[in-house]
Amino acid sequence: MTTDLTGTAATDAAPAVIPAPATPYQDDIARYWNNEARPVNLRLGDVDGLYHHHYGIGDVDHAALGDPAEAGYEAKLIAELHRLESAQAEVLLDHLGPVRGEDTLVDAGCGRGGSMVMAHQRFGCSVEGLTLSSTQADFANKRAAELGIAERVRARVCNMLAMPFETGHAAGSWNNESSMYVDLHDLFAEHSRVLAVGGRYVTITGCWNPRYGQPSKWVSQINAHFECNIHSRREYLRAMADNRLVPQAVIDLTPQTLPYWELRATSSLVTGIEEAFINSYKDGSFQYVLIAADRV
Ligand SMILES: C[S@@+](CC[C@H](N)C(=O)[O-])C[C@H]1O[C@@H](n2cnc3c(N)ncnc32)[C@H](O)[C@@H]1O
Ligand SMILES: CC(C)=CCC/C(C)=C/COP(=O)(O)OP(=O)(O)O
Ligand SMILES: [Mg+2]
Repeated sequence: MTTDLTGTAATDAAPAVIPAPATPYQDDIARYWNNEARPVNLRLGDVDGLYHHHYGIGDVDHAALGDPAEAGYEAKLIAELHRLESAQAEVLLDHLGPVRGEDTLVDAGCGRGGSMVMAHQRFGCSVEGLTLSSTQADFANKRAAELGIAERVRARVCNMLAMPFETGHAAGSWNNESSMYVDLHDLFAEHSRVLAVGGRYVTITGCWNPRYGQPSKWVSQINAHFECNIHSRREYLRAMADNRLVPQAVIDLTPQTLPYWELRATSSLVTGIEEAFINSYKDGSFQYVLIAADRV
């Protein structure tokens, strides 16, 4: 599938039901993502039909990129950025532990659904995605229908602080760059409720570093850019501990995400936020972190 740059994709899947947002803030966030159509996201997704709204990790393959002066370099650059974003989702999935075909996983804040498709393709399981944006849910469901996996991969318009699942229903759940829109105690209480005892929760997130002191000006700039509220690393660990989520792995991915940002800053698809990410990662005020936790 390819998209035009408005992000519009006519859907033959059932339209997502649209409940009222829980707060005026959620209304703003729904509107933000309904209107989002940045080329940096759509052009990368068009590479192979996996549409992400998260960032990349891993070393840049300079041999694959070739010479910037050569014809076709920009297409190679887009493919490389996309490869690094998919590599990020693979690392998140690596930390879910064993998942069976009969299991259900929950993608809280699923965006256009790229990670959901990857999870289903890897484990053969069902994946339920939640987003505040009806445009994103429709997009993800259309993509799942095109792939013939709509019975196992479904996105819904729903607040992840009130998930439409029975207690203990999910074998695993995650937030991929979507936890900075909610209160962490509310979020982890809800993950803890829907996860089976022994289930696994994983997040990849940007968080401010308590060692820096307070959120830096770069962190404030990222918050303003995305209308989000980045939490500290300490807040994540405390809210997990308070909600029966026991960390099994806490991995600082900052050194692994910097090459993505430095490459992205050279592309024609820059959005203007690259400097804030690069400077805050370099001055130590901001970290890109994976936390995998057991529901006990
Ligand atoms: C940066 S995008 C990440 C999308 C996706 N996880 C990915 O990796 O491509 C943030 C997502 O969080 C969702 N979100 C924010 N607050 C939410 C809430 N309270 N309930 C459900 N989804 C929410 C937005 O709708 C959006 O889909
Ligand atoms: C790590 C942090 C703080 C993330 C904030 C959440 C966010 C907006 C992620 C990327 O979305 P995107 O892929 O739509 O953004 P962009 O257009 O910049 O690629
Ligand atoms: Mg992006």
